[in-house]
Amino acid sequence: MQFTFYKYQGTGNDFVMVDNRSLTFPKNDTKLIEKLCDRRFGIGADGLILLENDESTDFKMVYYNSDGNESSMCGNGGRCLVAFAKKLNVISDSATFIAVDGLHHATIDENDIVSLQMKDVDEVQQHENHIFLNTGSPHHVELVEDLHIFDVRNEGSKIRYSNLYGQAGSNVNFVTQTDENKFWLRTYERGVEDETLSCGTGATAVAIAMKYMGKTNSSVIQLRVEGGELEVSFVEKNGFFTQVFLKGPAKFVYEGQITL
Ligand SMILES: N[C@@H](CCC[C@H](N)C(=O)O)C(=O)O
Repeated sequence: MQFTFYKYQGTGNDFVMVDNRSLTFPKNDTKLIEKLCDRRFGIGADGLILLENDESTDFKMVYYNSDGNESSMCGNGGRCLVAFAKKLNVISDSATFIAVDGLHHATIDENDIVSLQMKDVDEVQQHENHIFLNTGSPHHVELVEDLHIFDVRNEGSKIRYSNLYGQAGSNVNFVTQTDENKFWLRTYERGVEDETLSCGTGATAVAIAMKYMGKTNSSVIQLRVEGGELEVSFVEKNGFFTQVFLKGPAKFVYEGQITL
């Protein structure tokens, strides 16, 4: 069996994409997906995404972490999937698609900048030293002062596996404010079990958490991640966040064949 795969990256969060409109990809083969994402024995990626047909939207997104397990929403993956759908001529410059967390709207411009509407956030849990919220995926957000030398992998792993989050775990974001509406974040991703160069739902979580904490008055937040720059905007009313958009580049890297 042979499949064409397409490699994409969004601010350095990288994905193997497969057009599965024919429903022929072995989607329950966790070991295969893990191997395809392996950076030494496979193609190498933070996750694998299937584009499938959907009855009421332009397409369906099926997302797997690099450990081979299907997971919750991936913001950068969603942005890359919009660019992939454009390459396949499934869409032109706007899209609606269904993902595990519901309906998404997106636009893509001629420079491959994708603006993706994320789910509304109606609950932000503020604790003594951190914030927890779900932006499609669960996110722990913590301010730190020494982000440039911070051991994201070890400290993130400790929090991800701590009693705070039980079996399900959480993604973990460490943040430093660099200006009134600018933040720098580094993310430990559940399911990759390492720091990634960017996390879209994480950037969204940080922007919302910083507004919720009163660290910024802006509703358009610039986020520096290890792989580039993202922008998150929203409308906030009494701690409820609607019209949440994640914006940034989504780039095709290369394509190839998988032979099984
Ligand atoms: N990289 C993603 C997040 C992917 C999901 C996450 N690893 C989880 O399992 O919660 C993003 O860009 O949002």
